[in-house]
Formats: sequence, structure tokens, C-alpha cells
Amino acid sequence: MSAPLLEIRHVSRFFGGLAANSDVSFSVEQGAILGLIGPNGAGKTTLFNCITGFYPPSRGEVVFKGRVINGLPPDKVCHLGMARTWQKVRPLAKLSVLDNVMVGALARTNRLAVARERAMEQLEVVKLAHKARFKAGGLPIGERKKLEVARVLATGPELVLLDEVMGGLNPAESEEIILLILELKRRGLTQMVIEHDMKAIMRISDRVVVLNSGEKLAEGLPREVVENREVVAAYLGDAP
Ligand SMILES: Nc1ncnc2c1ncn2[C@@H]1O[C@H](COP(=O)(O)OP(=O)(O)OP(=O)(O)O)[C@@H](O)[C@H]1O
Repeated sequence: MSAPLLEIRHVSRFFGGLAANSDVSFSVEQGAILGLIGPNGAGKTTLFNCITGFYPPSRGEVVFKGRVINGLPPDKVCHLGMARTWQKVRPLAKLSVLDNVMVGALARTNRLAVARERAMEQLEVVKLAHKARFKAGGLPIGERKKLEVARVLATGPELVLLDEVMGGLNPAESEEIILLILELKRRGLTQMVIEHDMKAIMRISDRVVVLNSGEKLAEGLPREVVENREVVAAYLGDAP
């Protein structure tokens, strides 16, 4: 079997006395979708921040394509082929949809015509090309989320980390995002997905990692994880 694309080795992240991540280890195989779940405050976004260089881990190693990337700033991590979306989507509101995606594409080229072409391609992928000339600030939430994904794809990543891309969407909009994630997988992209919607996680994930109070509580196939008693207890509170 080939080496995993991403390895998290004993990663901890402290904020003062709080361990937002505590000795977390797992890996993500090339081409797979890994679902990252856990109750509010479990440490999911902190782990994304540690992986993508926004907060360096306090301990442990993040290994991407066989290289330890701890301490690299986010732009260098992006250049190596990893990009993430944010839970709170904040497009450059006054710029057009196309210009927003071009900002992502400019991570790989300084030629505007090339960036524009790549940005348009990604707008086609997320089915937002018809809004290319619209101001980003005027998009409804469902389209803002797609714009965020297009911007990330335009950076030319091998691994994308999606932080609650279905948060705040209605069922029809969520379904579009699920189909998009599955299409990106079909194209060979590796993905890590934070999501609270368990049905969506069950449908898209090859494997699931569960965090609770900063620690890895469980890992396995989606079915194994939802049937795990400790996982159920963490979500529902201890059964009597
Ligand atoms: N910059 C920070 N400074 C201090 N504490 C932080 C910081 N970032 C996160 N935390 C704390 O770390 C813990 C984990 O937060 P995190 O946002 O990673 O959880 P989460 O699983 O993503 O939660 P949610 O599902 O609500 O988004 C929380 O107790 C949070 O308050």
C-alpha cells in the first residue's frame, strides 16, 4: 500500500491550560474522504488549524507527502498542495465571484489570464459559472459556500479540508454539496471533512475520526463509528 497523503502524529495544541487537541494520531489515504466529527468544542477546527499552519501544533508532527510541515506558514502549506475552507465564509464582498476565485488561482501563477481561466474552470466544477460577474457579497449562503470551495480548488490542491461546508444550508443545498464532494473524490482529490450532519458524513466518508474534548475517541468505518457506544455517549451524554 502507498504511504498516506497526510499523517497526524501525536498532535497536541494547548491554549493556556486548555488542551484543544491532545495526542491525536491518524492518517488520510490518497484519494479518500475522511470525516472528522465530534461535539461542539471537541477540537475539530483547531486540528484543521494545526494541519494547515494557522496554529502550529504544541506537540507532535503533521506529515504531508512524507514531509514534516510543522511550523510552515499557511501560504507555504498551500503551495505544497493543501487548502482549507473556513466555517464562517467571508468572501471579498466587493469583488466579483470570478475575482474571488482568481485570488486562489494566483497562488500558483502570476499571469492574470491563466488565473482567470483556472478560476472559470473551478466555477464550472461547483456550478457557479453563471454568477462569475456577480458581486460576491450579494450571493446567498448556499452559493457563498460553493464560492469558498471554488476558491480553494483554484489553488490546485491535492488535499482539501472542508470545515462545515454544509452548515446553515437547506436540504437541497446540502445535497448539492454532497454531490460536489463525491464528484471531487471521483476526480481523485483527497478530502477531510468536518461536518455535524451525520447522514452526510455516513454517505461521503471512507473513514471517520471522532474527537471529544480534544482527544481521539474513535476511528473506523462510518458504520462502526456510529455504532460505537462511547461515540453515542459523547453525543447524547451518558445513558443511565
Ligand atoms: N484561539 C483560541 N484561543 C483559546 N481557546 C481556543 C482557541 N481556539 C479554540 N479554542 C478552544 O479550543 C476548544 C476546541 O475548539 P474548536 O473550535 O477546535 O472545536 P470544534 O470541535 O471545531 O467546535 P465546533 O463544532 O463548535 O466548531 C474550545 O474549548 C475552544 O474554546
